[in-house]
Amino acid sequence: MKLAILSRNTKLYSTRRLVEAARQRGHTVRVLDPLRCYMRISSTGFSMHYKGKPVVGYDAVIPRFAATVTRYGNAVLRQFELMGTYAPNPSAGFARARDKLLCQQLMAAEGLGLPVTVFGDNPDDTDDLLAMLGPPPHVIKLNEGTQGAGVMLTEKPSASRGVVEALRGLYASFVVQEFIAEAQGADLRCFVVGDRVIGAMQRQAPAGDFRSNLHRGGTASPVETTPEERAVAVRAAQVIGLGIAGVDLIRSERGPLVLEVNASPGLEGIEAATCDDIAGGIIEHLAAHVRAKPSNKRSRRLASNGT
Ligand SMILES: Nc1ncnc2c1ncn2[C@@H]1O[C@H](COP(=O)(O)OP(=O)(O)OP(=O)(O)O)[C@@H](O)[C@H]1O
Ligand SMILES: [Mg+2]
Ligand SMILES: [Mg+2]
Repeated sequence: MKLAILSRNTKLYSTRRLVEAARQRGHTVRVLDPLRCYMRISSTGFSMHYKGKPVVGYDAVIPRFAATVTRYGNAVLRQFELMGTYAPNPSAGFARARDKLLCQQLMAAEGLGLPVTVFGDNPDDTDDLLAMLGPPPHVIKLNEGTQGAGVMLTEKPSASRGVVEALRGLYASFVVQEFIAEAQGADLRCFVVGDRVIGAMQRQAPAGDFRSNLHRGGTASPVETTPEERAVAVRAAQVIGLGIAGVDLIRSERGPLVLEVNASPGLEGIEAATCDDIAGGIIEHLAAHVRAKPSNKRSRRLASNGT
């Protein structure tokens, strides 16, 4: 198999591990900076060049680019798809995963468990918006927040109102959620590949915090997931349209609730916590798919016409 990894940084742990796992299994792999891929689009064919050379013959592509280059990166990913390359995380799913509100709506529509979430735009609606959610405690999250920064817990209605007003004053985009107290500061990261969870870790918040992010001092350990949790994680990835995903779940009295679905989940934390070869699992999944379904012939033909 000839594999492309779309990443801006070859030194990142996840990128390095995917390259290593592919080479160990005898595959050809190349890391391409998506911003150095440029493409020709015509009704008779699709082609792409990288630093002056044609990009041809790739069997599979994995997007690993950051949110800042989502738009251009996704166009490159789509071009690979049009050229007949297998993309376990196709551009449509990748774009969807980067819109958290859309993900919540899609998953809720499928009946997947989620913390009840409200969001709104106008300050005049704050009281009714919070009433739609129910009494505190509330979790208020900045939509641009990451690694737990910008996730707040409010215990009183006046605190929720105050935080919401302050965020509106800063023109920040945010959601308000019910607080799942029984999770006790823990969440599960389920690493989904295809229709299986190939590894899972539990992250526990440090004393005095409810956020389990490792960047906030959380600790990770391997965890035994239930069949229901695994089914929810796989279904969540499928609803968003991803073959490779890091699905974060929280254990609640009403079953597993999905916190979010990551389209470019990091490998370092989960490989360290579980001692599993997650990178190898990804590569083997790709290779099996490529063996079973040789690339789309028509797209291949179109691709070669264009170069
Ligand atoms: N509704 C909730 N109830 C209880 N705990 C929550 C809730 N939402 C989030 N948490 C805790 O806070 C942590 C951070 O929340 P979340 O994952 O939503 O934001 P983030 O990590 O900043 O965003 P991202 O994962 O996109 O970087 C979670 O890992 C979880 O431990
Ligand atoms: Mg998170
Ligand atoms: Mg995340």
